Amino acid sequence: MTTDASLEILIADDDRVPRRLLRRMLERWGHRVIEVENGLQAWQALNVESPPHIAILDWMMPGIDGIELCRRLDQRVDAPLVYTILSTSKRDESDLVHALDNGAHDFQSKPISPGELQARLAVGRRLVEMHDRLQASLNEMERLATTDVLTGIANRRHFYACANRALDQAGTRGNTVSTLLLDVDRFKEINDRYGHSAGDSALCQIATLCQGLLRPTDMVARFGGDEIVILLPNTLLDEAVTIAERLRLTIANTALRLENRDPAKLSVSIGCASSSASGIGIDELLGRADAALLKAKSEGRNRVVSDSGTTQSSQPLGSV
Ligand SMILES: Nc1nc2c(ncn2[C@@H]2O[C@H](COP(=O)(O)OP(=O)(O)OP(=O)(O)O)[C@@H](O)[C@H]2O)c(=O)[nH]1
Repeated sequence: MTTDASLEILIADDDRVPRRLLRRMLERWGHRVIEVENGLQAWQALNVESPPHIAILDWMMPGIDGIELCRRLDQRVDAPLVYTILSTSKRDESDLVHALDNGAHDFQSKPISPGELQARLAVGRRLVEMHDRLQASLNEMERLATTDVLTGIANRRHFYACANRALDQAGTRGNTVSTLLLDVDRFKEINDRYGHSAGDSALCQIATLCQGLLRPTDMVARFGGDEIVILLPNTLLDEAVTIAERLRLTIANTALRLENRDPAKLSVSIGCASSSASGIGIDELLGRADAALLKAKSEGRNRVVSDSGTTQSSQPLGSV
């Protein structure tokens, strides 16, 4: 919304003289005006990401009439509110009812009275501002509901929602979804030696490293504690193992900043599994990745193990 008193207002009217008069009046009141002369131009100006706050639409216009514009705006999902005022020389109650029933927010008879229009614009402003505040709160609630507070990556619940969707799509299209379960090795020692907040900082940096190495279509989520889960849509198991190995090596070779301590290198163990068997659910997929992760831990850590039993060799690390 605007920070000052001015609104952005679209005037759509095929009649040039009243359109110009209205424009001059609105500009005198400090508003910014977009002027169009038919319904098609109006729709092009309104059907955008950041449309004008208010549209004053003539009922009868060539191309698309005012009522149809109101109906179309009303049907836009997840779009900013455009407060619509239908202006017309029609005066019957049935016309007013028809306009409001079809999505118009307000109705202004011609000729337009300045005092009345100012009052209607004030109502429009209140509604648009309320809508904007509500949308911002919803966006923030959605962010909080899907994000892990510590690391800023997706949380477990959001991972499950996305993984279920990816598995459904993969089932329909015959694709493979792979998943990686990554656990930091001997993380308890980091907490014990350097303190919990140094451990927190290490987790954040590992999450960021993972995100930086993956495609935008992949998903990195905090599974809980020192475990990170990664969703790789449309990825075969051997490709997933290659990706996991790249993550493992990068993390092992990166000196992490642990607050006021000297930088330290940590290793991770990773279990990989894929959905190549038809009809596999997320719990089974994660169960297989977890079994592979346990194997990686029991074989000595700092390694990648796949569901098929393949183990990638580990590399020596600088001591923590
Ligand atoms: N700093 C920090 N530590 C956490 C967090 N969540 C869990 N932990 C700690 O992470 C450690 C996880 O330990 P485990 O995974 O059981 O064992 P580990 O020491 O990593 O050893 P291995 O997994 O067997 O290699 C525990 O000491 C938890 O207290 C967190 O949000 N921040």
